[in-house]
Amino acid sequence: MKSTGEKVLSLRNLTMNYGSKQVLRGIDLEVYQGQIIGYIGPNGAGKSTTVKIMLGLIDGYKGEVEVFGQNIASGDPTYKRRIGYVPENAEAYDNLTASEYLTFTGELYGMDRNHAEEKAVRLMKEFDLGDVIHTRLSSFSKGMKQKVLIISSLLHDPDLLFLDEPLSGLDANSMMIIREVLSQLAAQGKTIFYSSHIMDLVEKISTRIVLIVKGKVVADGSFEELQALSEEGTLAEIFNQLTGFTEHRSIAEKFVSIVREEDGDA
Ligand SMILES: Nc1ncnc2c1ncn2[C@@H]1O[C@H](COP(=O)(O)OP(=O)(O)OP(=O)(O)O)[C@@H](O)[C@H]1O
Repeated sequence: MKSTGEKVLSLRNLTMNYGSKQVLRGIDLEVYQGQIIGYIGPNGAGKSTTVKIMLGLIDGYKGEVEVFGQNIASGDPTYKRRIGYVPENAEAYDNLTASEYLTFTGELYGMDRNHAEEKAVRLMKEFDLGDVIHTRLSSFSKGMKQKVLIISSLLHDPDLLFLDEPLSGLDANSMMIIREVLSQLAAQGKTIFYSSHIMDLVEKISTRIVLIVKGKVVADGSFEELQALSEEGTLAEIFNQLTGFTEHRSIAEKFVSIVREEDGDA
């Protein structure tokens, strides 16, 4: 799917091996400015690996990766300043306060310290974290930490956002705010690469959905295009069909029967 904006990401025949295991098996993908890509696939399909390669966090891949038109293998890391990232499993700097953490990450992205702090405080207040600005992250709930991570990914106003399960732990009201924030950012020309297992959210938020299975793209298009491809209703049902999965009931029955075994049953 093409749009008129700048080409922001380009993956050409991207492959990645861990030892003898091939994790990515030739991914081709072009992403244009303003798109919200829902990057979905079964557990272990290679979604996080793709994202980490584009972020320059994993070496040893084969193929070509361009971000903002620059080949990331050229060794110039300045493209990273235009990127924001919410990782799936964040390293928590639990001993820092929320304000210290955000100021620190803002500075890593090249922001002036005072500017980063002042902006972080205002964003935290918008997210209902006004009372805990100077509280250590170790005492934050999961959802509160997630909000801090989202703020940290956006503080430097990046042009490209990578979000790996970004709404995990957020309540329904906070989810609505973030969904709206992402839509407005995309409308203003930001590009969003969104990886999640929450299919109804991906269905609602994405302008384009890319499904990978075992390291290969198996579907790529708008939700309506995917629907036409599979003749199924919801994105969750399309996902089941395109990943060839029809066995949830029999697996569940087996699982429950094992759970219910009495001591001594074989
Ligand atoms: N550091 C590593 N060393 C060896 N194998 C790895 C490593 N990281 C990931 N893998 C393997 O690569 C495959 C893809 O992992 P990846 O984390 O990219 O999947 P994913 O699609 O993000 O999955 P999930 O939906 O569960 O987060 C998996 O089989 C995983 O075991």
